[in-house]
Amino acid sequence: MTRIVIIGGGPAGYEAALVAAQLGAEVTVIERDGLGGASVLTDCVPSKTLIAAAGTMTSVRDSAVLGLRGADVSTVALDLGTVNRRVKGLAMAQSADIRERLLGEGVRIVAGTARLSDEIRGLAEHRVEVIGSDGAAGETLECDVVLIATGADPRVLAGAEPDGERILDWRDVYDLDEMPEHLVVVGSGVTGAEFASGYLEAGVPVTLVSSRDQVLPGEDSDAAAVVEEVFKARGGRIAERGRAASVTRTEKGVRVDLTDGRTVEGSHALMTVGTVPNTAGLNLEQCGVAVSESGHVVVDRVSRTSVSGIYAAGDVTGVFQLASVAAMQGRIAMWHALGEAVTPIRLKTVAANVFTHPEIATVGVQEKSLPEGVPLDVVRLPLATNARAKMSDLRDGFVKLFARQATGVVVGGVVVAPGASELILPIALAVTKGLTVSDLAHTFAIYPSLSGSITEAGRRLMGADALA
Ligand SMILES: Cc1cc2nc3c(=O)[nH]c(=O)nc-3n(C[C@H](O)[C@H](O)[C@H](O)COP(=O)(O)OP(=O)(O)OC[C@H]3O[C@@H](n4cnc5c(N)ncnc54)[C@H](O)[C@@H]3O)c2cc1C
Ligand SMILES: NC(=O)c1ccc[n+]([C@@H]2O[C@H](COP(=O)([O-])OP(=O)(O)OC[C@H]3O[C@@H](n4cnc5c(N)ncnc54)[C@H](O)[C@@H]3O)[C@@H](O)[C@H]2O)c1
Repeated sequence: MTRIVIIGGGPAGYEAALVAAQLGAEVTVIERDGLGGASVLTDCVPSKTLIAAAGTMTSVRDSAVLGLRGADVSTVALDLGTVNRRVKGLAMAQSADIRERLLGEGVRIVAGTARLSDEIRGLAEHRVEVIGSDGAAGETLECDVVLIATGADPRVLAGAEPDGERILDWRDVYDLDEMPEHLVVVGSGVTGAEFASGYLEAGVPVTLVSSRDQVLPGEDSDAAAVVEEVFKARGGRIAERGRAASVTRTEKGVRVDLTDGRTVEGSHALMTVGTVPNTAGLNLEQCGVAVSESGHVVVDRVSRTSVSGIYAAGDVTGVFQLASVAAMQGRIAMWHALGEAVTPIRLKTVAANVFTHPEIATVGVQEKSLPEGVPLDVVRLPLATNARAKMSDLRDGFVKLFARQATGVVVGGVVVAPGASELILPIALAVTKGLTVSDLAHTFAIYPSLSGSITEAGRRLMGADALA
């Protein structure tokens, strides 16, 4: 029986464990903090739960235009204590579900911090040591395959170290007793944009310190522009092209000093300036596991590292930091290690979503990464032209579709809308399966529905389908 040790119990680790157990391997997961990993306990699940509450509050507040009346519709507010308890409760419950599922599949779970301890390089067998929470060395496991799935932690900016009270990282916010009076969010990547949008929706005045010309520099520019406009229209402020040099406590709150001499004051600062891969203490160098300049473990498309029998998956590899990608990398590693037929990961088919208001969902080819001169047809349909959107008073957003000029094959898309995370699936399916604009155009969409804009976008591009 193949003996597999998985270091880290986040989406990369636990999904890999499920596949390996299903294939009959002897599986041990070593986890430091709790099953589900940062994804379930502190990052993805908690932030989306907070955003769900804030978004509902905004929907209620905005509903007067639909004809809703009631004394307090425009003044409803969030009870932070209830929200925080719900966030933590859901995270713990999901973590318990994952634990249960793994135990049910016969996976052994060991609490502790793991490190590789191969004494000689190049052997077919590997060794993993467990350190208990008291720092004492525990058991050493011998195995045929190791999966490194240790994730990433918040990057700390020197001079702006979180103190858990006023200077926060995104894992601290669920311990606040009161809503910030004025939140300064430093960093306008996906994490910063989501929290800035979420807190603004929750009624908190927010200033977003954005070091770039536009927030969400990695996203479609039209999409980022819509999110920025909506944020400003709701009263959010953006310190454009502002790079934080330091964050300090003041009598009333915090002061963020920018590198160009400007300052931004607020009651709290939320640091969202990126992540660092969790590789410290793993003994990677000693075991010959190659890491990149950024500190990520180098892997190929079937999650192999530079050492035979040692695989890596998830945020520690820096390949698209998404729970869905982490999980797929983990599964692929196990299929490969256990001799199953395996398709290397196809990053061009990854769907991603930014949970701002409105949401931005993307899949496949994007305008920003398109090499010059590639013959693609593009259509962009504003949400405001969609009948269902008009009924719900949704004005901000669009559907964008990219298709190959010669064949009409759909190669990418962007949806900007409330619930874009649900609407992107037909485009993701088209990109994954090589469907054409004509396939989309001939698909029945419900009338009226937001997804009708996707089939309509297909019809607009049908002229490009020369082979139809
Ligand atoms: C605020 C925020 C929101 C996000 N929202 C989304 C989202 O909506 N959708 C999405 O797809 N992605 C989202 N992400 C990204 C997603 O959370 C990550 O891509 C995902 O957590 C990666 O999974 P992982 O298994 O690689 O690592 P993790 O989830 O970080 O799990 C790694 C685990 O390994 C453990 N560990 C580390 N070192 C050791 C060791 N030496 N020994 C034992 N255990 C160890 C850690 O304790 C941790 O539990 C978000 C990220 C952030 C920061
Ligand atoms: N919905 C989701 O799927 C989701 C949500 C959150 C995060 N994530 C993923 O997690 C990863 C990390 O995202 P992130 O947003 O935390 O990090 P990031 O690295 O993507 O963005 C950090 C931003 O902070 C800026 N920055 C750095 N130093 C700064 C300074 N001193 N002052 C001002 N700005 C500064 C950077 O220019 C960058 O734009 C990403 O891959 C992201 O896709 C995904």
